[in-house]
Amino acid sequence: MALIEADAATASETNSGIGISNVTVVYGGDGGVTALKNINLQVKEGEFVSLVGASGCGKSTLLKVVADLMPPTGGQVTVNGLAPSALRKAGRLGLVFQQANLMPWLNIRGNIGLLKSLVAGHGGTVSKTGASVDQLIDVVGLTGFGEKFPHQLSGGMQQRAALARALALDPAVLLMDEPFAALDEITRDRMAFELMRVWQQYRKTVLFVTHSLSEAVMLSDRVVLMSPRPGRIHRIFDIDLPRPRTPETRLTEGFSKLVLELNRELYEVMT
Ligand SMILES: Nc1ncnc2c1ncn2[C@@H]1O[C@H](COP(=O)(O)OP(=O)(O)OP(=O)(O)O)[C@@H](O)[C@H]1O
Repeated sequence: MALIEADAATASETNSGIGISNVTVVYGGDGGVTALKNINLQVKEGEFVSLVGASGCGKSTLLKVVADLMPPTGGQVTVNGLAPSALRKAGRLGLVFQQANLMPWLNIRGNIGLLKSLVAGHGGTVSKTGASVDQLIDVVGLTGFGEKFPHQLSGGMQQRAALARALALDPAVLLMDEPFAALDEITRDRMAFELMRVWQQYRKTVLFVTHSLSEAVMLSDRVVLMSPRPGRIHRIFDIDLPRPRTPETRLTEGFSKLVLELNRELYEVMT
């Protein structure tokens, strides 16, 4: 089936969410590394789904395929019914990685607005429903820091700016690959709650890669446990903990049980 490549900025939200059908990725051609094998996953619009699993099980590869950073060897991905390439061209994929990768010569306001102006400059249609740069600065807790430069901000603040930059595009989906992994534990913990607060506000569809099982349980509606060699979906856990989740959620029996079960199963697939 040929996917529509145009008009992603105004695409109807039918077939909304992320559809991953039979995705296989082989690095290096025939006889190479099969990083993913027949992955099938539907992420509903507004859902927060995390990918967890042992190192090398293909989490980042799957995120890259959805982000149109690499094509799958086989299978198909759709975002709101469209090819990811169409969404990327329209500037409607929000990406956040481990490193904030802010432009050192631009202040925070300039960094947050940068992609938006680049997309517009390349003839893309920037969605008009997105929040303004100033609103986003407030939303991510950087009020008063808009004129500062990246080197004047802590790692956590830089990641807040990276999140605001992704949200500035009013993305159809937020794709996050270990966004807090480079932060110290206290900041990381705080950022997870900040992300939940922002997510509650915008209800973006999120695909989130993490090594932390407790982070995945705290944030997600569902956690996808992957198994390695070749990367497959081993089991999907429904996280039915009530929202909004708070630091106290961690003290509940339901939370501990889910983390324990995930841990147990993770060790099982690794052995
Ligand atoms: N560019 C590449 N060329 C060849 N093999 C690769 C390439 N990138 C990843 N791989 C291999 O594909 C498999 C999946 O890698 P991927 O980085 O997606 O896993 P991951 O679960 O994200 O790992 P980690 O948790 O360590 O980041 C691994 O075996 C990895 O060595």
